[in-house]
Amino acid sequence: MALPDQPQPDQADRPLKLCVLKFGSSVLFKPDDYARAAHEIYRHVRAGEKVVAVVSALDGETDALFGVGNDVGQGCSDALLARLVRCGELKSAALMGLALERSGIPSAVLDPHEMGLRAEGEALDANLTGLDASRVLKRFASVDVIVAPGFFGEGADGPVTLGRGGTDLTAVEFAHWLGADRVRLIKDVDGVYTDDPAKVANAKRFDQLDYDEAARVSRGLVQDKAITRAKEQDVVIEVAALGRPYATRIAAVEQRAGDGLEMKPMRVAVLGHGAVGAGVCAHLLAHPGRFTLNPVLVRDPAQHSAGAAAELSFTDDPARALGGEPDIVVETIGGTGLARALSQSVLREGAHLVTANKAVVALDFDRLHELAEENGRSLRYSATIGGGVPILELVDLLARHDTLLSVEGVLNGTCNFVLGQLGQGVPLAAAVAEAQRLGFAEADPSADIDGLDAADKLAILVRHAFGVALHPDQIACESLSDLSAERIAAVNEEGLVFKQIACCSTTADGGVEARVEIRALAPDHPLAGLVNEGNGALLDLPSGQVGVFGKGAGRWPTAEAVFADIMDIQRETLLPAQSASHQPENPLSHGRQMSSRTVA
Ligand SMILES: NC(=O)c1ccc[n+]([C@@H]2O[C@H](COP(=O)([O-])OP(=O)(O)OC[C@H]3O[C@@H](n4cnc5c(N)ncnc54)[C@H](O)[C@@H]3O)[C@@H](O)[C@H]2O)c1
Ligand SMILES: N[C@@H](CCO)C(=O)O
Repeated sequence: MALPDQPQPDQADRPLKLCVLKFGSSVLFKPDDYARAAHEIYRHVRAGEKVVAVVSALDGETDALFGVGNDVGQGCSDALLARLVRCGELKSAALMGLALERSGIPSAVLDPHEMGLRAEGEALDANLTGLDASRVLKRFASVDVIVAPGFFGEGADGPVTLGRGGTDLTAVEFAHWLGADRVRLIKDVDGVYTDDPAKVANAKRFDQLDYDEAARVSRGLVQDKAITRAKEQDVVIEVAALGRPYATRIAAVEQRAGDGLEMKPMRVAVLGHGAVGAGVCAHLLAHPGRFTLNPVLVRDPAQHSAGAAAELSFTDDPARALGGEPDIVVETIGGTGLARALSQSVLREGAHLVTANKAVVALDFDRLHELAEENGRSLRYSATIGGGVPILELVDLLARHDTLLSVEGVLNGTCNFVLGQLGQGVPLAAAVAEAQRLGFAEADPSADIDGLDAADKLAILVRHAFGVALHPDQIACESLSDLSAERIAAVNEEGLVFKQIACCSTTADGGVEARVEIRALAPDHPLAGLVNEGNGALLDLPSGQVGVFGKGAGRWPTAEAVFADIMDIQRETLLPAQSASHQPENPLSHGRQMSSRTVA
């Protein structure tokens, strides 16, 4: 297949790390599966990659559209059929965008005409011929993920489709034209096997295959046209399954057989079933066979049982909730009483701990890390800062490679939401009540309003950024309740916006200064545009400033971060060596952007 090739986009537009992920119909069976795809996308985003997510239609949708098209048209033109069947991918892309938005992952859904995605050939078996790569890459200045419908492009006389399995071809072409580091085709099997593993019990998985062998063995698992095109353009394809650590690489390589992987479900104990815990339980239940759940610890089991999923049971007895030697304990009860005691004891007893509780991590940072180390267990707390915004991951990544000078951020979603409401004249009490209803606020919302929640987060952040231990009480905090209606009106009048800013920086004597303050920002300040529960952080390095933004509170963004921690632990448990060797690169080392925005 000889096609006119595209000029490579300007390298300055290309993010440092870019991957194309393709989600096929074999993993998109039902609307709930978009949340599972979002977890996979988020995993890459928090490792510092920008993602192009190319989606197929939901399983069965394309056949149904062909069926109804043929019924209505009875021998109608292929051009009209192509126009009809592409609707499956258009719908799927919009659903993917909605799932990402729910989790607070900054993303844009683009149709082929918005990306200059051109095609030519037969209406139902066309090839892609070009993409406006610079236009696509520029969108990464404001989002981490671009969602694109696969399977079709814009022909000279209207939309044309790429043949069955054509979304694989879309993904390979995007990887080539955008200069992506890799393209990962997500299927319902974790690679190419000697035979279909669903039908042949002793089918063997390949770790890597060359293109010709892959075309022969894969028997349609990967579209033939996509393999041919990848070979022509030297695009390395990975065939992988959702959440499983293995993949088959298809490249100009020697064939190599891979290991089999038996996945035993991990036992998970979830403590708490409130705003965060209920979201985490929903994600765990959406992965049957991978996790078994203990009874969930709550204050009032009867209240939680009504309307909950049938697979869930509840208890108010911590011993029952933690029975059966769970592999992972997820703490979402909050507070520094029971939660603090249990966090230490579960590590001592040999479980991995994933927690959303910043108050406990801020207070017991050293003790919890020591216990995790002593017992060879993981301690994860991504959700303690920024909800679903990977602030801690970015701080870790930069601190590993560079000298962080200062960090400032909006770290409390409730305050950001409340300040927005106050600016519109809503009284403080009503704004706080609404933040509680939306699941953003702490059990005692004065922790949000008085800056104490932001101080807990800042204490953890300072530790990661500068390695300096600060007790949250050492961080001076300004309270939102000190803002008078007159001051808010005056700031509004000047066209400024109030934000609660948590900031920290190194001092000349090698110490660290940290505080939480209410600041009036000019509208063009990078943090000024954060609305509602938005969180964000700006990190200053000698080489420039990097920012990261998204949704910082609420069920789904927070559960996304907690679940990503759980999935990381499962992956590391299955393949410890592979996880250890995967260290993300420094996003500033090539002067390019990462899963965050370079703002200065
Ligand atoms: N809500 C958010 O947006 C968000 C974001 C990031 C982190 N967090 C943190 O996550 C944790 C939970 O927050 P949430 O908003 O889900 O709280 P929540 O009040 O909505 O839920 C708490 C849950 O824990 C249970 N619980 C509380 N105390 C208990 C006790 N002593 N014994 C048994 N069960 C008990 C409750 O029954 C409830 O199911 C907190 O540490 C919070 O700071 C919350
Ligand atoms: N109460 C916290 C929850 C997220 O940590 C907030 O509003 O930011």
